[in-house]
Amino acid sequence: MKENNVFVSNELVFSAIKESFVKLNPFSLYKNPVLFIVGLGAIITTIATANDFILNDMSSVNFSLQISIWLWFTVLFANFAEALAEGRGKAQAENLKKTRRDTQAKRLNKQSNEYEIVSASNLLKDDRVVVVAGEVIPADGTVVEGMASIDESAITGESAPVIRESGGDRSAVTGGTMVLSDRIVIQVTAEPGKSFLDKMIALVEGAERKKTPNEIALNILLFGLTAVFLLAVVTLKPFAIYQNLNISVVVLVALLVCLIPTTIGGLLSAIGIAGMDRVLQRNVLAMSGRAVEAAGDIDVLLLDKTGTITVGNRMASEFFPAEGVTVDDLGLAALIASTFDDTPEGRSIVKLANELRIHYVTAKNSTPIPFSAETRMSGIDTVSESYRKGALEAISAWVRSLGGDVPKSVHEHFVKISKMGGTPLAVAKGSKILGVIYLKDIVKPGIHARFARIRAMGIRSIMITGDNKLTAAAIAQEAGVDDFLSEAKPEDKLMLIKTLKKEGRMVAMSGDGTNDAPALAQADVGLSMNTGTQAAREAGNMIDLDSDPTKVIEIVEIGKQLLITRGALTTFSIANDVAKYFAILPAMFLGVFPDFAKYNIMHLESPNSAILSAIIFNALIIIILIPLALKGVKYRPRNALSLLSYNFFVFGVGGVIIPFIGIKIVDMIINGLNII
Ligand SMILES: Nc1ncnc2c1ncn2[C@@H]1O[C@H](COP(=O)(O)OP(=O)(O)OP(=O)(O)O)[C@@H](O)[C@H]1O
Ligand SMILES: [K+]
Ligand SMILES: [Mg+2]
Repeated sequence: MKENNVFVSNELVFSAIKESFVKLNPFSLYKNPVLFIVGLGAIITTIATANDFILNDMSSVNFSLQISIWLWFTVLFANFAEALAEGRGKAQAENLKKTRRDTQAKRLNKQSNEYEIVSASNLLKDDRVVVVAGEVIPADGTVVEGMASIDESAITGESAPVIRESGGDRSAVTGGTMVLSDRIVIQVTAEPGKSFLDKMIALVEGAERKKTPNEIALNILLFGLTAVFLLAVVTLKPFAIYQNLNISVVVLVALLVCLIPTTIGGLLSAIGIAGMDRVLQRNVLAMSGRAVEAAGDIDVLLLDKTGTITVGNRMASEFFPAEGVTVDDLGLAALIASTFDDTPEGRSIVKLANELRIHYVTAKNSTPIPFSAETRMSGIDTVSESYRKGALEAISAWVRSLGGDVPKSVHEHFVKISKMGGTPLAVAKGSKILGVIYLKDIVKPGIHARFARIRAMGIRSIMITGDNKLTAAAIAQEAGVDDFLSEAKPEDKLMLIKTLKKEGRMVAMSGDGTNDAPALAQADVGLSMNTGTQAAREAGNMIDLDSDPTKVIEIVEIGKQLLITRGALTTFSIANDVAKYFAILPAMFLGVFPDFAKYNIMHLESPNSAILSAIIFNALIIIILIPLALKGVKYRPRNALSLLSYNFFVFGVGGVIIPFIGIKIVDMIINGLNII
């Protein structure tokens, strides 16, 4: 799903043309009040044409016919814009559907631990399956055993293999992707028919697209304008009769269509769809247009530290024993404490101990104490002793509760490791702290520049981490975030978002862990990493298939661009309509009030050619603006007010001037061709 340089292919244009006719269906048209009115106008003028024909009024037939043709074109052009915007998503959905073929699955029997071959479509939630190298993963799930490299290109378009492993924040796998090496056991997390791939297909197809609150508000405005003009035009008829002026129904319809905001009415949904598509081209799945819009208004960005700002495989790299303790004693305690720790951190401790030739045979009857973000520690209770490792604060509290204390040397190691940006894990055997494990992690390259860019967009970045204050400060400084929150438990992340939202801020959050899920769900824009846990992927309203947390930058730009484009084209459309009004009204009344000639500043040939020119211009402007609606108005980081006044000037003033020039040109052409 990589960026495609060919903006639209011939094939896409062809199917969009076909689709424009399908969309003439009244059940599809009524959703767009402006277009619906134009459609009705097209029908009325078509009937009028037939009527003129029956009455054998040939000069009227010519005019009515041309007006009705151009009204049909107006609706078709708007349908075409929408169909073109939808086209790319549909093409992508077709490709994804090819991925969704039925595969075989090796379902584990829970008792015997043997597997039987079943069809993937028969897998239920919580079933466990074995997948080995060369096989396609049959369903969405969480890796519960083992580690493997996986080819996710079927979904992400990215050919570099990714690692998925049990225990940590990289445990989620997607049905349809392929295992390249090793063997993993997966617990199925999706009911049949509700897989990630199914959801993705529905999303890119646009089947689940709902109007966003902004779109609804704008639609109400457009509907209101349409109603007002409808009233104005209808009341023109009695006025004309009173003035002894014969204004035909065709002219009234034409005047109405010129006045109502057809340009934005025709392009509105294309703008929204194109915005979502642009997000998709960046390999981000947006669950709703609302999320994309919200991104345009973001003013605070929250990010998880580990795996988001840092590379994220926090690896044990050294043991720092307390005074009077040997490295081997500390290493052994750390190893015992990690016996059942299935997190990447835990496994890296076992590896480090083994490298130092420290070994341990698991004692019988021991109780594992799994890691939790709440307790910030993990360990084991053997028959004779309790072992714990974790954040120093948590371990300190634990040993104190048993009558122990924190040695000075441990505190010194803690400070030293933290200041390097590492995560210090204290290790306790009973009430005694034996030392500290250095978990090393590095800041992702290039991230500093990304945060500078985020700041230039007027967005404040806050890093949130379960780690201690010193480590957080060191990483925050190196990465260049504006602020940080340390020692954060899942509910602290959630609280921070709630507080910020109460202050009226729009909050984006990117994260990957199960402990990020509540916050991801609460944020206005919750960007989940595709590599993250299943819980995180379900919680957010966007998923980054590339798992790049700073992708928020691009998403915000696209969101802003969407809002700007919609605003600019609305301004343009309304300015246009005002101008058209002044362009054709003098010509219309020329026949009755010769005085109006002095208002006919464009010197349009005749009332009929003035009206037809305005209708032709009104239809063509939709086609002309399609590329702008699809590509979006260019966004450059600058302050909101200057951006607003700039766009108002360009699209407002431009919108007033262009119809005068455009209608004059069309008028010259149709008179040159002598078709009226
Ligand atoms: N396997 C583990 N066993 C014991 N303690 C751990 C383990 N992993 C992490 N910790 C401790 O728990 C703290 C919180 O870890 P956690 O991974 O939940 O942080 P977080 O909230 O996800 O934020 P971040 O991922 O940015 O650090 C860590 O700083 C560390 O001190
Ligand atoms: K119009
Ligand atoms: Mg984490």
